[in-house]
Amino acid sequence: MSEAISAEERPDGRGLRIALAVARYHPQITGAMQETARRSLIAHGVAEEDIDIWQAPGSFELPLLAQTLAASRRYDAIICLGCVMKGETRHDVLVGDAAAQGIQRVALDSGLPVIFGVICAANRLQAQERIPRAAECALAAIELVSTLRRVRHPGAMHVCRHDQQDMVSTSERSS
Ligand SMILES: Nc1c(NC[C@H](O)[C@H](O)[C@H](O)CO)[nH]c(=O)[nH]c1=O
Ligand SMILES: CC(=O)[C@@H](O)COP(=O)(O)O
Repeated sequence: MSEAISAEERPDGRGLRIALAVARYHPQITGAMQETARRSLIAHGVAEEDIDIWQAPGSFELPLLAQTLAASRRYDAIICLGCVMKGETRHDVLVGDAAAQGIQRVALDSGLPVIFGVICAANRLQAQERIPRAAECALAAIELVSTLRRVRHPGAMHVCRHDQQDMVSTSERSS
């Protein structure tokens, strides 16, 4: 049974700038994932104009796209979306492993939340069933931005571009 989330615990995406890096391969699946992630971000407070969508040919190219997006310093988090499906050879294994390891590397090298939203499915049905995972990726991005900020700035309240009040630190508030 899932527990109720209080207002304070609800992921708050206000003020965040998010990049979606989307692989075009299996476009019906990844297009639906893109829309699922976008709607989830907006439902959690991210402004529509603060979500940028960038496309890569396939999941293999996602790490380079993510690395370039991270280096641009324009985003608080990057969500990588793709769909790797079993073909006739083991190409899918190589593509999926390269995407997973490359995306992890970009996250560790950049210190930014870079979310792994690449479905690795045996067939189309399995992939379709996993499209809602893109919403989990959106929440993972918002949560990790918040957690990393609290670790990096333990004394501060929220750091938020748009809400000036939220930018006031605890020490400023008490003085
Ligand atoms: N088979 C899948 C691919 N393959 C394409 C590669 O990602 C890459 O674009 C190509 O090898 C050129 O470098 N990509 C997926 O996203 N999903 C697949 O199932
Ligand atoms: C080129 C590809 O990514 C894809 O066609 C691989 O599928 P297969 O394993 O059937 O060659």
